[in-house]
Amino acid sequence: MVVAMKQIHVVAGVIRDARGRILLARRTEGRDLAGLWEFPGGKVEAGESPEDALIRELHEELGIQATVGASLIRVPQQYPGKRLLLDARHVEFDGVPEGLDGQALAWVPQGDLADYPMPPADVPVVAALTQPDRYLVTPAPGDDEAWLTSLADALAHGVRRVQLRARDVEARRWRGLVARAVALSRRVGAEVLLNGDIAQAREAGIGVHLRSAQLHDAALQASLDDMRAAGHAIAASCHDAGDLQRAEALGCSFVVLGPLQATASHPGQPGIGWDAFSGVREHVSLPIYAIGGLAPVDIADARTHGAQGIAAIRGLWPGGNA
Ligand SMILES: Nc1nc2c([nH]c(=O)n2[C@@H]2O[C@H](COP(=O)(O)OP(=O)(O)OP(=O)(O)O)[C@@H](O)[C@H]2O)c(=O)[nH]1
Ligand SMILES: [Mg+2]
Repeated sequence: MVVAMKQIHVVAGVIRDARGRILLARRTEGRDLAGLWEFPGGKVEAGESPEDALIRELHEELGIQATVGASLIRVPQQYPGKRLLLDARHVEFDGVPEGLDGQALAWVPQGDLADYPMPPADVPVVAALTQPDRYLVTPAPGDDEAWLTSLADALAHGVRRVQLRARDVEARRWRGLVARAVALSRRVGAEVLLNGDIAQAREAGIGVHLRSAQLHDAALQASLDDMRAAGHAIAASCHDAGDLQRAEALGCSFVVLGPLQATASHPGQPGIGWDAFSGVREHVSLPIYAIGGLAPVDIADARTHGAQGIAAIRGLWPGGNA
């Protein structure tokens, strides 16, 4: 009989100084994951609320008086021999943080967080702080100008990560649309990826979003190495733990997992639901967008279950019509 390991609830604080830099602490020698940087915090004790646990830990470890604010993300993560729930909260504080356990401290500008080696569970936490919480997937273009106007509208409403996707659009027309969509997105600093076509993505100077079947196609390895060497992002669509592990091994910077709910575009395909989503996400440390019948109102739920946010066609396309 397989007995599920008990999940250890750990609360950690996202602590900022007046300049917006974030406090990291270095795990001391002799503990697990020694030498790695972490968000200060620790385990919730029996009978303790997560808020009280975080206040206690930050007082013990840093000597500060904390006020616990909003939740950032809750990341379920498996380590060898242990299951963790890393529950990251925004924190305000009084006092001057000091490394009372002898741990080194660093105030890190948000954009430099990726330079600090951290435990696997922290990768989604850093992504939640620094990367978009929504990922627009474009619907197939009917009228080209209307499609571009809707894209511009979505960008004006704050979309900053876009996957250009169209099936059955003639190659020359699609090339033209991609070029114009890239120009619109660049103007506002949004990141663009192209669905499926590695060569075309390379040519357009953008990232590629792999279909799940492509994850398992060894013949693509060389062209993906080339994408990575050129500094272009690789993302992927995943349906199960096997896909996620493959995407992580390929060096994907983020993925989409679903369908979360049954959708009109995939009738008869049941959604996996949030609990199964959390269960699958434990096995990798990639940022994962949930997809399938979701909209911006679902982002808080997504974060509670360890997702980076939501990916959507209808839910993020102006007017909601594909
Ligand atoms: N505080 C904290 N712990 C983290 C982070 N990421 C991460 O994987 N962990 C893991 O969460 C677990 C609990 O952390 P901890 O060692 O700080 O627990 P604690 O303060 O209660 O102290 P303890 O060592 O006396 O039990 C450890 O296995 C640690 O490796 C993080 O960002 N912050
Ligand atoms: Mg601790």
